[in-house]
Amino acid sequence: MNESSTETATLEPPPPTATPTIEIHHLHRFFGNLKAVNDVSFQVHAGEVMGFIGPNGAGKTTTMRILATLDVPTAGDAFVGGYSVVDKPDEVRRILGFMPDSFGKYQNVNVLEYLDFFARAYGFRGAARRDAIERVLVFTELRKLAEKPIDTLSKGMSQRLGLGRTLIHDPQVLVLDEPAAGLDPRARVELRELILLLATELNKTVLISSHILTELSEICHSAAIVEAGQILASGSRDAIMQGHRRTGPDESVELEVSVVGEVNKLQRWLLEQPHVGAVRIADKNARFEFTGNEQQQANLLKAMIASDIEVVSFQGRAHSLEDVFMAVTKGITQ
Ligand SMILES: Nc1ncnc2c1ncn2[C@@H]1O[C@H](COP(=O)(O)OP(=O)(O)OP(=O)(O)O)[C@@H](O)[C@H]1O
Repeated sequence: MNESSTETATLEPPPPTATPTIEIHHLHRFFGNLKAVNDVSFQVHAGEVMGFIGPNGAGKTTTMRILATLDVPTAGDAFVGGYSVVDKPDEVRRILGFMPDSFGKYQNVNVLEYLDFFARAYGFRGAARRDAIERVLVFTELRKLAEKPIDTLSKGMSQRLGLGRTLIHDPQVLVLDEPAAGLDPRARVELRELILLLATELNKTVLISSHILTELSEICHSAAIVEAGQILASGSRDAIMQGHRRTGPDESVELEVSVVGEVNKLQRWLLEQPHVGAVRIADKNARFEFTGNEQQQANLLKAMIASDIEVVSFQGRAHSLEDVFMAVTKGITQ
């Protein structure tokens, strides 16, 4: 493992590898009548951070626990590094690190002792154990806190320690359940940098869940959107956006226009124009859905100026992962 760097890792998707490191095949997990995971399939490749995004109760933790061999599917299977979680759980555990959404805050244990405990549990002895702990302390930048009792750590440092514990056996695959939950903005950015480094510099495969989209939209190369146990969309960010966007002559974009002076005049004018959907006004600008091609957008701008509307800016706003999430999920809970 390398030392953490201050360079910002990129969100360029990694070159595709032949075999995905995580392959989930028609996974089902029922609790009585409740279909917590209901035919979930997706893949994640080495060097990729995939966001597993869905509202509370969507089935993210249940899917992740099965990947981590802490639970077994009702039907279907999942493969980690080619090993079935059902048939080869020991092999899966060797190459996978699972960070649960909450973990024990033991008393009278400092950071070093905590990591040492997990290094021993993974079977590291002597110099190999010291090296494993040192690698994690350097990567997570927790060295200066080595002597600090873990129940006195801030939330951000505590999450770093949780990530460090997950990294102690240097797993190829990381499954992180809501690691950014409750972090302040700085701690979130720092955690994001660490996770991106793991994927882009160290070629690890990362599956990371959240029900808060903004936590993940800046970190993931790809995403699987889940609701009520079912995948609603999955793939690279671009593929998800593309799949959601209408194509061809009737492509729909959100346009934002800022003006000098009366924004209500712009609103009234827009409502009379073809191709314009619901108009929302804020301060000096209007946002609206426009269904038409680029030429029709250009015509709209020309007509706007010809109508004495003093335009300061006129721009299209790309659909974000958040827009897709809101569009494909229905707010279903079980
Ligand atoms: N052991 C269990 N027995 C019964 N029901 C369960 C069990 N584990 C999970 N569930 C139910 O399965 C559904 C999916 O839960 P899961 O924890 O996987 O969702 P999640 O997407 O991780 O949501 P959250 O963000 O709230 O943790 C929920 O309705 C939950 O109550």
